[in-house]
Amino acid sequence: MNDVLKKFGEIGIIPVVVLNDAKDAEPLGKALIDGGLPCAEVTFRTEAAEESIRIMAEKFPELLVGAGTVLTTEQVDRAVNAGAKFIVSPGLNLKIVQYCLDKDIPVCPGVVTPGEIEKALELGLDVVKFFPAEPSGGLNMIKAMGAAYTKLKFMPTGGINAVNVVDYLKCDKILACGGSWMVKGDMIAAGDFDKIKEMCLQAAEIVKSTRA
Ligand SMILES: O=C(O)C(=O)C[C@H](O)[C@H](O)COP(=O)(O)O
Repeated sequence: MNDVLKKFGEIGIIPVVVLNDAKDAEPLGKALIDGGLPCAEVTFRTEAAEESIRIMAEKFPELLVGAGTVLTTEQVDRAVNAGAKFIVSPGLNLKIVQYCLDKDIPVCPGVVTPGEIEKALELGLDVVKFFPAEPSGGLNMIKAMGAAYTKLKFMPTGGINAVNVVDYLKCDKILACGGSWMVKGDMIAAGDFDKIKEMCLQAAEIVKSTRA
């Protein structure tokens, strides 16, 4: 497994962040580090994503910063040029995955079906996102579907929270979980980075308790 993806496994919970204003990137990066979740999947849902990645990557070398919601190879280039260390996509876009693999960029595309998983395996991936996790059957679906693919690890994202994350993290099919509950838009909008740090600390504790 790629080193960046191994790091996902160590961190355990990957904060999925939506930033409307790049001015929030620095305080958010600090809150994530101080909160013990030194990682950010900055989604390309907003115009501020690229600049936010640049700021976080420059200010915090210890923060694992990547791009989420990547839908085009042009966004892959923009993200990586800004300092993104990984690419996450909601779906299995073969063009994006191959583009990343050709350039040795760690990539984690979303899947929900065995057919998509087998395409991902054919491309040589050993980790996939399972998105949207809860509406697609959650942990039961991962256990049932994942049984057939013994070496594949999943990063479920979508509908995961501080309660249901516990069972996900206990399952050996799960490398890490993605989620936004500790970096909610309203907390960012209010500039409440102390709250974000506190929520991250709680999440990091959950990771520790499930790995003990
Ligand atoms: O757009 C993408 O590529 C995404 O990754 C979507 C996010 O993963 C989910 O929206 C996070 O899910 P929540 O934790 O339920 O907020």
